[in-house]
Order: sequence, then structure tokens, then C-alpha cells
Amino acid sequence: MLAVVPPPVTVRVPAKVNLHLACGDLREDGYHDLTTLFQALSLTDEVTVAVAEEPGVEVHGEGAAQVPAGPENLAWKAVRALAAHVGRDPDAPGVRVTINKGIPVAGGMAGGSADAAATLVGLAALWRLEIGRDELSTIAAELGSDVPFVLQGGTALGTGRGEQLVPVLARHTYHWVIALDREGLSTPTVFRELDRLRAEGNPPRIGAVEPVLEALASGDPRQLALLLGNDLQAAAVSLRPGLRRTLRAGVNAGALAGIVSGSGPTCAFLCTDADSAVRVAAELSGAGVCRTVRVAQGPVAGARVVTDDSARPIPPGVHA
Ligand SMILES: C[C@](O)(CO)[C@H](O)COP(=O)(O)OP(=O)(O)OC[C@H]1O[C@@H](n2ccc(N)nc2=O)[C@H](O)[C@@H]1O
Ligand SMILES: Nc1ncnc2c1ncn2[C@@H]1O[C@H](COP(=O)(O)OP(=O)(O)OP(=O)(O)O)[C@@H](O)[C@H]1O
Repeated sequence: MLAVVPPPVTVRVPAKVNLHLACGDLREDGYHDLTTLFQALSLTDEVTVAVAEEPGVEVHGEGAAQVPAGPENLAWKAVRALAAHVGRDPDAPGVRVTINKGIPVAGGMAGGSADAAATLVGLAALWRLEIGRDELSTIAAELGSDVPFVLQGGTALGTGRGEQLVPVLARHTYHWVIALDREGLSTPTVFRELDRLRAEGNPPRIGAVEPVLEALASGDPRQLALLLGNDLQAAAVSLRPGLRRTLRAGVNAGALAGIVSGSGPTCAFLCTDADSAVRVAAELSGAGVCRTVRVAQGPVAGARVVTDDSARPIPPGVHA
């Protein structure tokens, strides 16, 4: 009997911005306790997983040259982790992962994490696994602190390393302008810089998360804008002083507020509405303070299969 090769599966996965990121002190395991509010944004990667005789990862799109295409790719680590979890050989998983990057690389928007989350969802479909989202989320957390959130999407409160999530009701679509820097920043370096700043002095810490949750419940972007905060911003700005100018330029261009996204260097600007975001993006891109700008909305869904099965010819021997 001929084995039917399952068709490739494509998954779309969002970037994230942290609306609120309160960072605790360095823990003994090298991580920091976080209280963070994540929002998934409409900047996305597309990841296709396919059964292949020549396994591996290929990366296309913006910034692809900076992304490893070997075993260090977080998507490949996800292949190995899921294979091991379900009793397949992680050294011979027989799959190829094709990543199309739309999320800035090393931009503080969880680009690698997104590819890992998408790979988990794609393989679960390709291998027809009976595996729940909670089980996938546990594997995701082992791959990186941001992976469970981009798997889940929407808006969520993260604690622990950022991997313990509770969904949050956000009654509004928020409009963002995203300013991409010329070069990335390494996440561990930014956390280390915050530790250094804290050892030397006393950089201010952002306030409690509750008022931000209330602002989100109100759905008023003006209220939310007043409360955006990120403890890692001081560290990112210390390593990349030009970000101060970018943050100022976004507000001067008409944004309600600007913030460094996660560990940076990407800056995210909250705008009143979609029209305002387009105007802010146009003005900011002319200000010469960043490599390029994008417009995005949030919240959006987490990693989900987008393969259009209806457009795919039914292989011979398979009946719908
Ligand atoms: C900055 C954020 O993007 C905010 O959402 C995340 O905290 C980073 O998440 P991530 O890139 O998935 O990070 P991981 O791969 O888990 O960790 C990379 C490194 O970042 C630092 N790290 C990360 C998360 C955390 N809560 N504390 C940390 O100190 C550690 O040095 C760790 O070795
Ligand atoms: N699939 C991947 N996509 C992007 N980068 C990857 C991937 N796999 C491994 N990397 C490596 O991870 C580094 C960080 O890239 P990534 O785009 O995930 O950063 P980030 O968005 O700042 O992460 P985070 O916001 O989760 O801290 C890159 O410099 C790259 O070498």
C-alpha cells in the first residue's frame, strides 16, 4: 500500500509588543521575574512545515541573512522538542521548515519565538497529533519565555519568566506605528544592562499593572497611552542612545505615546486611530531616525494554520 504524504501546512504567527513590562531583580537561574502585558500585533511571519527527504530550515524575507538556518534556529529546536515529546526521532524528524520573515529580526518583537510557536502548531497538524494547546504551551515555555504568548495571541498578562499567561479582555483594536532600527539588540545583553544600571544607581521602576488593565478594559487608547511602561527601556536606551530621538520623533509626529518594544530596539507608537497611524508613519519615516516604519494593529490571533485546503488539488487515492 502506498503511504499518502500529508500536504504542507502553513501557519501565520504574530509579533508582540509589551504594553507594560515590570522587571524584577536577577534570579539565581539567570532570569528575571516579569509582570508583563503582551499584545499580539499584525506584523507576522509565515512558517510552512512539510514532509521532506532533505530536512532542515530555510529562511526568506526581511532580515533573513541574520537568522541561522541550522540547528540554532529556534524553529528547528521546536521540531526537535515536539518530535522528542511524541516519541519520534529528533535527529531524523523528516520535515522541512520554511520561514518567511515579516517580523523584524532581533527587534524585541519575539520573531524567533514566533517561528518556534508556528512550527509547533504546524507540526501538530502535519503529524495529525492529538495534542492540546496547554500541552503545546508547556513545550513552548521550554523553548523561550515569549513562545507561549505568540502561540496564544490576543492580549495577555504574563508572569514568571513571562511564560505563565492569563488572557486579558481588550475591547478595542489599537493602532500602532512600529519603527525598526538599523541593527538588532541582543535580549540577554539588554537584561544585563538593566542589572548594571540597577547596581550603579536606582533607575525608576514602572508602576503597578492594574491601572493598565483598567485602561484596556475601557478601550480608550488615550488612557492606555498614559500608562505604557517598560523597565527594559532605560537599558535599551543606554545601549542605543539614538532611541531617545526616535521616541521623541514619534510623539512629535502625532502619536499618543511611544515605547521601546520588549528588549528593543524597535519602538512602538500608539496612535488614536488607523488614519492617525498612517499619518504618523509617513512623518516618522521622513524624520530619518529609523531604518523603516510599519503600521500594525492589535490584538490579533496567535499562531494558526492558514493553509488554504480548498485551493489544493486532492492527491490521487485520497477522497474527501
Ligand atoms: C524581553 C522579552 O521579549 C519580553 O517579553 C522576553 O522577556 C524575552 O523573551 P525570550 O527572547 O523568549 O527570552 P529567553 O530565550 O527565554 O531568554 C533569553 C535570555 O534573556 C534573559 N531573560 C529572559 C526572560 C526573563 N524573564 N528574564 C531574563 O533575564 C536571560 O538572560 C535569558 O537567558
Ligand atoms: N527563527 C528565528 N528567527 C529570528 N531569529 C532567530 C530565529 N532562530 C534563532 N534566531 C536568533 O535569535 C536572535 C534573536 O532574534 P529574534 O528575532 O527572536 O529577537 P527578538 O525579537 O528581540 O526576541 P525577543 O523579543 O523574544 O527577545 C537572532 O539574532 C537570531 O540569531
